[in-house]
Order: sequence, then structure tokens, then C-alpha cells
Amino acid sequence: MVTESLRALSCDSPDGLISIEQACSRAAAYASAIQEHEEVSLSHALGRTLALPVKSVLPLPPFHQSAMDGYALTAGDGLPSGATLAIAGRMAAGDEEQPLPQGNALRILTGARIPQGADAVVMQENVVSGSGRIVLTRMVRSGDNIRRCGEDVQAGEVLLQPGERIDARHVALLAAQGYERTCVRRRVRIGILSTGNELRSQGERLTEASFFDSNRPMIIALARQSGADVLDGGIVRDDPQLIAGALSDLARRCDLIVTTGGVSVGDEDHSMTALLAAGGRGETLRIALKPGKPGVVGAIERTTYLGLPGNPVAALVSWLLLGSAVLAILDGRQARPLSGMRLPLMHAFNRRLGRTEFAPARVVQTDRGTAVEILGRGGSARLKPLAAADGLVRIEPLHAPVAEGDELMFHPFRDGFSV
Ligand SMILES: Nc1nc2c(c(=O)[nH]1)N[C@H]1C(S)=C(S)[C@@H](COP(=O)(O)OP(=O)(O)OC[C@H]3O[C@@H](n4cnc5c(N)ncnc54)[C@H](O)[C@@H]3O)O[C@H]1N2
Ligand code: MOO
Repeated sequence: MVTESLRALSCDSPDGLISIEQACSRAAAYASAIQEHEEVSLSHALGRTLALPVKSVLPLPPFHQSAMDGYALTAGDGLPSGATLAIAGRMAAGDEEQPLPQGNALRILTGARIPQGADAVVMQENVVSGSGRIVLTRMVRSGDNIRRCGEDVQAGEVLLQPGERIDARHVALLAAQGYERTCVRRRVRIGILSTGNELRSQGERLTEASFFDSNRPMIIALARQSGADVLDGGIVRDDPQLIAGALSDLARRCDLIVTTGGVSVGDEDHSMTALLAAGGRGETLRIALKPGKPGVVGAIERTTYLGLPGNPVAALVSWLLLGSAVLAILDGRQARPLSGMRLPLMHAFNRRLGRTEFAPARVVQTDRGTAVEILGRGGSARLKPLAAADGLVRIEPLHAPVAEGDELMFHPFRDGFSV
């Protein structure tokens, strides 16, 4: 096995395969951050990237408030179980403050302002009430069940940094501060086209040797999931001049152009030639990645170019890795690694050493707990296993063969699937 491993490695290394990290930084080197900002209402902020820091204008909570339904009282150095207090009034959330006479308690509900003089709230479960009074059944201490003004957020502190991708949690924080609008970066504009004489758009008639383009709809969907505006460049035939024309046209209107197909070594692989003919610059990559070995990265003036492989699973994996690195730069964000967890593989998986491999996999429950099962092994052109999978497993270059029970990193599609 060792001899076979060494042979596999020595085959790959002279090929000059670069690591995923090197490929991502090569791709990212052709991108620079979009500078334009715009103001959007909070209801349109989801998925957008903050352009400026957000400072708090209010302490949160804005006043001392009750954390429980119960009774507000003055505990001082502590009120023992058995202490009896008259109920002097009632305050629900949103009510004006009521006076609290010394030695009394005030019926109080969660979220209500703590009245002057009170320093604790006793939960209603910890009293016996009746005839307008309460008897404590537990010791009550000063500070019990009170949310203090500013304990969450202090006025004037920086709450969110530029580059933060706004999700529901950030919307909640901005809303709690009373912000109606927020300043975000302009959406990234991505032009997407497919190359290949064999490809047809949905609705077109298929010939004997043609089939429907699935990459462009997939990349459009992925780009939209990541919050970009998309320009659909259609299908372009395998002709370097035609592809160059389409690239020049998109370069005038987009921050990033993504093509699929034509990045390998075949006679009809024209991405690099077309990029140069369009006045661009760039390089062909050969990455220690399976699927997704070939790729072209570059730029036409200020527009970044990403040429992804034609095989659909390869296109998807390359987009998740290279696409996310480029988008992070364009959008002024930190590139986030795909989220994931380690899970055991439920079966052995034989493979060659040398490349990082991503494979569609589903989560299964076995007698020994949660595990993953690889689907449609090795098929970088197969869509059905991809659609049936819960995510991708990542196998490291030197992990071969993979034994049953070996732990692999599993990246679920639902989190981190948009880049
Ligand atoms: N001699 C070699 N041949 C190949 C190598 C290699 O190293 N040496 N690499 C293989 C790998 S790995 C991949 S991945 C592909 C990448 O090829 P291209 O990016 O040049 O893509 P094409 O040849 O144009 O297409 C590959 C495959 O994918 C189909 N395809 C293309 N576009 C679409 C689309 N929009 N929707 C659906 N399917 C698409 C295309 O018909 C081909 O079947 O090269 C290997 N070859
Ligand atoms: O690496 Mo290709 O990208 O196997 O499908």
C-alpha cells in the first residue's frame, strides 16, 4: 500500500498541482473590493454586507426591567423565606411606572420597568399570594431577576463591523436600536455563461449529440443564494472569438464573470485563449482537488474572471472554494471556511492519494450512531446523487484508503452552501 501511495504521489507532484489554498489566493488576487455603498431599509438588509460600522445609540435594555412574572420588592441585604409584603399595585410590560411604598411589593410582569426603590423580583412560583399580600417561600436577594439597563449593549459601543454579512440576528440587533435603514455595499454583479457546442437551453430542441445546460442554471442559483445580482450570458459555442466577444460584453457590466467548461486540455477548451483575446490576463490552474482539478482565473480590466470546469459536480465544488474566495474580496468580507462537522464514514472508500476529494454524501443513522454515506462515487458528471445528498464530505490528500468508521469532515448543504 505504501509503495502504491508513493507512486500516486510522485505521479501528481510533477504535474505541478497546487493546493486548494494556493488556488483560492491566486483567484482572489484578481479581485478587489467594490467601493460603492447604498442605504437599504432594514427589511431589505438580509444577506447584504455592511459597509460601515454600526454604533449603538441606545443602551439595551433601555431601562432596568423584570426578567420574570412575579413581584418587585426591595431586598436590601436579603429578604428571608416567610417575609410578608402587601401588594401595592401592578405593572405590566409597557405600563407607566407605579410608586412602590417602602416595605411593599408590586405585582410585575416580564419586561416591565422596575419601579424606583425596587432592587429584586421574586418569581410568582416562589411566593404564596392571597388577600392582597405575598409570603416569600424562598430567600430573595438584591438583583434577583432584574435585567439591568445596558447589560446587553452600552450606548456608543461598536455593535457590528463593516464586512459583516447581515442575517436575522443582525436584523434583530439593528431593529432593537431603532435603525430603519443601514448602509451596505452594492451587490456584486456576476455574469454567468456556459460554453459548449453540445449544450442547449431549456425549451430548445435537442439533437442527437446535444443535452441541456445544467451548470448555468446551477451557478445562477448559487450566485443568487450568495446575494449577488446575476446577468445571464447564455450559452456560447466553442469558438474562442465568440467566447471573447461574450466576455468583453459581460466585463463592461459585471464585477465577476463565471464560465463553465473549456478549461481543460482538449482541442475545444478555449477559456484561456478567449480571456486573452478579450484583452484579459490570467492563468490556468491545476489544483490538487477532485473534482475540480482544472480552472482558469484572471481578469479583464477590473472584472474578475473565473473559468470553472464543465463537469457539474466539479463546477459546484470549484464555485464553493474559488467562488467564495473571490466573492469575499469583491464584497469586502473575510472569506469564511465552509462550516462542517466530523462524522464517521459508514463504509470503506478506496481512492488514490494526492488530491483533496469532495464527494456528495448523506447522513445516516447506524447502530453505532450518526455516520455519512458517500453517494454516486466518483461521478463528477452525476447530478442525481448530488441532489439526494445532505452535503459534501471532504477527504484529505493523504487519507487513502479510507476505512469504515474513519472520521471525515462533512459540510452540510444548508449551512455555508451559499458563499
Ligand atoms: N486529457 C485530459 N482530459 C481531461 C482532464 C485532464 O486532466 N486530461 N480533466 C478532466 C476533468 S477532471 C474535468 S473536470 C474536465 C473539465 O473539462 P472542461 O472544463 O474543459 O469542460 P468540458 O470539456 O467543456 O466539459 C466537461 C464535461 O462537462 C459537460 N458540461 C460542460 N458544460 C456543461 C453545462 N453547462 N451543463 C452540463 N454539462 C456540461 C461537458 O459536456 C463534458 O461532458 O475535463 C476532463 N478531461
Ligand atoms: O476534477 Mo474533474 O474536475 O474530476 O471532474
